[in-house]
Amino acid sequence: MTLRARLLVTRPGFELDLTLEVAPGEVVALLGPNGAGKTTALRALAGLTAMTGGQITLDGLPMHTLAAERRPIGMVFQDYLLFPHLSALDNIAFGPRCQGVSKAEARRAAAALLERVGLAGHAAAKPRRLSGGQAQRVALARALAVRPRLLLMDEPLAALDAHTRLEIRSQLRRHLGDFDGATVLVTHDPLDAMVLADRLIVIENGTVVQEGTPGEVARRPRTDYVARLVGLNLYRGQADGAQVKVGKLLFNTSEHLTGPVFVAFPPAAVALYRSRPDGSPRNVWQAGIEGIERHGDNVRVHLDGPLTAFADITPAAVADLDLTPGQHVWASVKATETHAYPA
Ligand SMILES: Nc1ncnc2c1ncn2[C@@H]1O[C@H](COP(=O)(O)OP(=O)(O)OP(=O)(O)O)[C@@H](O)[C@H]1O
Repeated sequence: MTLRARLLVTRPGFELDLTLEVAPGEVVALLGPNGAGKTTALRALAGLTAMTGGQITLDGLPMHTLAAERRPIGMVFQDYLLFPHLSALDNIAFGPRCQGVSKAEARRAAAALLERVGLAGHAAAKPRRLSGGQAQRVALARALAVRPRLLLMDEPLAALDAHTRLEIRSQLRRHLGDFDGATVLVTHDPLDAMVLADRLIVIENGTVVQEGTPGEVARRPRTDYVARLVGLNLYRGQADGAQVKVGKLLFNTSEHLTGPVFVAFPPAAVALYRSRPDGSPRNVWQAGIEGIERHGDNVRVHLDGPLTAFADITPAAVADLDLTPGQHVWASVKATETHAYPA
């Protein structure tokens, strides 16, 4: 089932214009900052938000002309929206029943789905008796019960604590692998997107700013938002061979390019010194320390000056260098860790 859509939604102060194509069995994640339009896009696909233009086809057949309840979709919401008065089994059987499937058959299918998500023993449980992870799995089973051709998921793991999330994420990945329809999921979380999706579509201000496999997007971010998401320092510059001019600085990079490029390097590749370092082919600049914060086992130093950059260094290095906000330091990054690609 190939999904092809152009989603147009206009609101005062906001415009969504998104072109989307999802192949059978493919999982596409819509990623973007708050207010980018991810949920609006998902709701437009579901028929819950009216479009001001565009079209949606599933295997060539128009879907945007159908009312929400007639669209061949399954939906998993962030807070699951399970019916509180129905058992897990009846929550799952509800959709097929609405499609006219007999009660016995709907319950048989629901039981098989419960088994598939590892909850065969919880058929009679009401949603309030289920843990977050169990409720998430019931919500997924309910979405799949209507045999959807398109599965839509809005922040499907956001309500879970970190530990459960880890477990449910890998289970969800397996279930999505078994699903032969198209899947579109919305997430804030880069890890969810990287693990679950075959392809990422990054939206900012209602339009696509970057698209590609998780690896492509992570290696070559094209906006500040994506760079922060994947933890890279990112700049625009002008390349002339292995050298790239970024503002007033000249960077030596591993690549040979000409014209407008992006330059990226990880915070962990940035070393800090109290006095100007010399030696090996390094890019060196003087920076001010804007802030210092814990970052996992390391310390993230926010640098300003000619470049805004992050440097990840060890707590020992912070102590050795006696770093404090407001100070000036020398920052350096090796040419071999500085990557350029066409902008
Ligand atoms: N029901 C609504 N009525 C009017 N404006 C809305 C409505 N829902 C969202 N908006 C606005 O539309 C824009 C897109 O919102 P949307 O919820 O789609 O973004 P999002 O990317 O899903 O953000 P978040 O990650 O915060 O959920 C925002 O400017 C938002 O304020």
